[in-house]
Amino acid sequence: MDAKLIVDEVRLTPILISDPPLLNTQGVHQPFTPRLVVEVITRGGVSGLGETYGDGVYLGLARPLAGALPGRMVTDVNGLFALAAETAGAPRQDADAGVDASGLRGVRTADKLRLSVVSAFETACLDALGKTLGLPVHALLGGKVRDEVEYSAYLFHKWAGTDDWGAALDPAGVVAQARRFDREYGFRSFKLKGGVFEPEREIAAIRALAEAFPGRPLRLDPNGAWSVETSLAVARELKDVLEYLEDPASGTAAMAEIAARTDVPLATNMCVTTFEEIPRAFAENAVRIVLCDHHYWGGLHRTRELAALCRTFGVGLSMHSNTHLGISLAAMTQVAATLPGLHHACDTHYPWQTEDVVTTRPVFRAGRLAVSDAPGLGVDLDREALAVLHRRWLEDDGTYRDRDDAAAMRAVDPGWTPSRW
Ligand SMILES: O=C([O-])C(=O)C[C@H](O)[C@@H](O)C(=O)[O-]
Ligand SMILES: [Mg+2]
Repeated sequence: MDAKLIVDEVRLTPILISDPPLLNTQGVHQPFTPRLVVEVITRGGVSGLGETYGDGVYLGLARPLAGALPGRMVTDVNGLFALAAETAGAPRQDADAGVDASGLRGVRTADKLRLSVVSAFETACLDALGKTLGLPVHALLGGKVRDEVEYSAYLFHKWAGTDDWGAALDPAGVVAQARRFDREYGFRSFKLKGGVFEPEREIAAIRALAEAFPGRPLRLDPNGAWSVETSLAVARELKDVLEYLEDPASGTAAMAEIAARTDVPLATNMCVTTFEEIPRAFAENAVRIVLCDHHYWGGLHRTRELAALCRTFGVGLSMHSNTHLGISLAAMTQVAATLPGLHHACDTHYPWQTEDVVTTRPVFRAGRLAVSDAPGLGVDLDREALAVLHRRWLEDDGTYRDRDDAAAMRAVDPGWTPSRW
């Protein structure tokens, strides 16, 4: 084995990145959200990059893993899972306590938290390996089957904030937002984050989008905020214009019941977020499309394993995106390029993120990103930007180090509780 491929050092840099006041059923995005940048440096002096969720629970798992990695090969990505399990120690007591703090990413298990951390280490190892060999990450995953990956506009109801998007609190505001996404990024399909206002108002927003963009794929995602009957009523109203409904209700049983009573396809990044949830959800035909978040599925190889299962069971696959930077976007794009059965544009939050730690922001053309053939992920770290965002994390008094959309909402409206319809 080539000594150049041995891990010499791992650097973890927690950061806070700015985020606009985007609304969802759990509250509002905090002005700053935590991310974690992982750098794996080899004895050959090559640095590989990874990125994942940066809340305290992830940092607590990343630190011992970072300590155990030096001396191992960057090629040994399969070994990361056992190493992470060994170094994690006993699961935190709240690890299996239902949903995550932001309440939007499905079950919260000790395994899933660990996999979210492993994913960043896997990406960093693959980036370092690719840079050392002069190969793009997609080549390490078996090679790309497309040269571009299509993404979807991610529309949110939002407050005005300090960004230049302004407020979007009604159908006209949503359409104006979509027009800008169309103009500046060329996205063909549009996903609206729902579960914020009563369903009639969100139905009106989708209708307004259908009128403004006839024939374009439209998706609505209330993050499980509706009952089965409400979900069915929305599906009836919008069946002629929806590409899919995403997580209309919470849990596999409710999703299966809705799926049995409507022809509108159901997608999820909440009721199937772990391999353990697949057998029941697929057996009950609860979902037609799984939106894979490569972080919590455990990385790029595991994304391909999920893709194989979806293919086997005739379930569609696309990708989920949560507030993240250019490292994760590059990782998503590299793995998405290798998935033959990717028939839906992937989600991306990225246009909402104005700060980054990569030197060159990726540019969407006609809603697509070109798949980089440069060695590794094809992104370089902007160390100055990283230092600035890390300083913000160091100076934070703890208010923003864990994402909590409900707390951010209650800071403005102390009596607020999530609505359910
Ligand atoms: O598709 C989804 O459910 C998401 O993207 C979850 C996110 O957390 C989103 O709702 C958000 O950031 O508000
Ligand atoms: Mg969703």
